[in-house]
Amino acid sequence: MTGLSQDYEGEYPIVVEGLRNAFGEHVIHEDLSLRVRKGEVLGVVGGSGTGKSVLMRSIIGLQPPRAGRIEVLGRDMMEPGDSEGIDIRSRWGVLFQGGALFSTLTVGENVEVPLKQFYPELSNELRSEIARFKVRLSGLPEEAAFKYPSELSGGMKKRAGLARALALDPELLFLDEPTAGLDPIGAAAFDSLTRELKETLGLTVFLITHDLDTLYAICDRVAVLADKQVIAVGTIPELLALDHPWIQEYFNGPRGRAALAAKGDPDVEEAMDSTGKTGA
Ligand SMILES: Nc1ncnc2c1ncn2[C@@H]1O[C@H](COP(=O)(O)OP(=O)(O)OP(=O)(O)O)[C@@H](O)[C@H]1O
Repeated sequence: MTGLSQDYEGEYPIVVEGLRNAFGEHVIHEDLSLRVRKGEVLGVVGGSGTGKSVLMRSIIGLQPPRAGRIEVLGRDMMEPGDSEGIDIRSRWGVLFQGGALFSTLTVGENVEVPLKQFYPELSNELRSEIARFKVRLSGLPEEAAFKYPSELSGGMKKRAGLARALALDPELLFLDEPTAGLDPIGAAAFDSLTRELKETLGLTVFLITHDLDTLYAICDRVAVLADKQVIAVGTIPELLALDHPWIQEYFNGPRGRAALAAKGDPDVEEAMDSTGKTGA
């Protein structure tokens, strides 16, 4: 039932070139380019309001850009849909900030929404069985499928949102600040779950975060948004070698150093030392 037969074979399932986004006179992105590699967890960071969520919304077609090119899984997103192929929207899952669950539906019914939309031919029984499986896959007990979002803790809501994002066995997973508002233990558990799902399901993950621990724990590369563009993409040691003030302040500041100390990555420590900054 998934896009398995159409799995993307190219190197970059997400390609953005020359993107321009603006609201009225307020320009958010100008000539922004980014390539996401197949199978990676790409962390997307940047100051508040730099346009991380707008970028994600443009990639998934919710925010049509003023200019530029966006290609997802080999499909030009600026072109009208091809009714014969599998609907491109069924090949990604999205966890929006705050979970965006329907409050009047149970968790299981929330997970069933995309199944109903894209696979209306499924029987009620099979659909509900798939939903319960996705709930368990997201680390929730199966009984959570019968609860309403208001009955769940913040961490459980995130997992419920994740279950819905995984409903259609996506190739791409978009996560917008998944650990925001979680306590450190809950955040670390969510990070491990994301990494585990990525490895076992072969997902490519576009992950917006402010959480330095998440970057160290699960991201293969990090893209930095500043000055209306992606100013750098690379591993954390590669980013540390750059002289951009925001990058240095972010990774080499006290919080960046604390996150590194918790992770204890010798490659990053060496890169930090070679910058000669104490960050204190
Ligand atoms: N629909 C909209 N209409 C007008 N302005 C918008 C709209 N959506 C976003 N913006 C503006 O675009 C800018 C970027 O917003 P966005 O939510 O992408 O930032 P962000 O980098 O994700 O920030 P944060 O880290 O705080 O979540 C902000 O100035 C925001 O006010």
